Amino acid sequence: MSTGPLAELHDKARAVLDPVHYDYYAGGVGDEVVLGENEAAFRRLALLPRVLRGAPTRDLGVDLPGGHLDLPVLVAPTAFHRLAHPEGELATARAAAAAGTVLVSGVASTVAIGDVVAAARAVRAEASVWFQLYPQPDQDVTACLVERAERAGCTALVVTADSPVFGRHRRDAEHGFHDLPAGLAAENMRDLPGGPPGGVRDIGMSPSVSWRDLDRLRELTSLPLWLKGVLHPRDAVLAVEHGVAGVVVSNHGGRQLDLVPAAVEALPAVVDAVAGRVPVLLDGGVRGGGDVAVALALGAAAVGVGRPVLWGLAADGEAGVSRVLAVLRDEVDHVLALCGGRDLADLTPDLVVSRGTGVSGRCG
Ligand SMILES: Cc1cc2nc3c(=O)[nH]c(=O)nc-3n(C[C@H](O)[C@H](O)[C@H](O)COP(=O)(O)O)c2cc1C
Ligand SMILES: CC(C)CC(=O)C(=O)O
Repeated sequence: MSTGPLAELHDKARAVLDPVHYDYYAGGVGDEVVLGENEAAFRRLALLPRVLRGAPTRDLGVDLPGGHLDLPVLVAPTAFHRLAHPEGELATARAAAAAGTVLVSGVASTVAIGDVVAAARAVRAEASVWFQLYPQPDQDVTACLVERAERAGCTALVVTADSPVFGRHRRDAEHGFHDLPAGLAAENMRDLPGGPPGGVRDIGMSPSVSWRDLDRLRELTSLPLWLKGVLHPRDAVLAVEHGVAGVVVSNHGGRQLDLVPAAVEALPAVVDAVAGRVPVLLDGGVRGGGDVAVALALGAAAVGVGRPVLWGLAADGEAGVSRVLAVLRDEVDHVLALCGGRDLADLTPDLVVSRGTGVSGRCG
């Protein structure tokens, strides 16, 4: 991040967070090439605005399987919000609900999913919260997590597929950060089959996770299933064939394989492969309304933001997350106006060009 209100929140978060926890949030895998590329790739793209076709106000709403968004930005699942702020995921849930967007609440939440959904619904009765999970090596545990999400009132499940094993984060290794501080835990993992009674099971990753696990999840629940962490277009096609409600193009914020393309660079091929059959979301490196507009023009239905929300939360709790979402909303609206857009459908692929390579004649 460079300057502007989101950069200020990032600076404040860095100042208030324990440096070990700051590095856990900020860091990426390996040499952090992908971490940097997610943001840098947006800087390599430019928008070719259309003129003389705008409207006095703009509609930023998006309907997705599992909920309506008042702005094309949702909160991506990130772990352990109580490292950032004592209210943790409760504060994030309230801010997302107030902004009219979806919180994707992770299995690695430091507040149990039932309490997260209740906090969102106390702010806005129709608020949608989605539940993110990793298929667990023990199928009974996965089934129990799905049941908890359903009972809590979640309106979609997000299955993260990019983590057959956990990425190696050097910053965490250097700090020796392996465990949450006393008093904090992944509350959704409490009291599960095979775990200690009243205690918390570790979140498992399974290198043998397969499409069969996705099928099992579809059999377990009628909630819409999103598949998160798709980069290869062939996997996007398989996901559609296996009945997902949507696909999330994501490299986990540069935290898994440090060899993959930036998320926005992987997006167009996935959008082509999916060919409109299900919506495609993107997360990774979105740091302003311009990035949101570029991703939407390239075919994303909406985007997720991870770290900016954590910075807002650390800097100022619920108000900080609200500020992040308000800034993004205002910036998307402003960029859309400058592109002569009335609604998000006016952000079309012909508006995106590469910087520094000239502009070829296209009349799409
Ligand atoms: C600290 C941290 C924790 C994360 N935890 C999860 C998680 O538990 N499950 C998951 O699917 N993705 C997780 N992610 C990835 C995010 O969902 C998302 O893909 C990524 O943060 C997007 O990139 P951005 O931070 O540049 O916006 C995490 C990311 C961060 C930074
Ligand atoms: C608990 C972890 C699996 C959270 C995660 O996905 C991450 O830190 O990137």
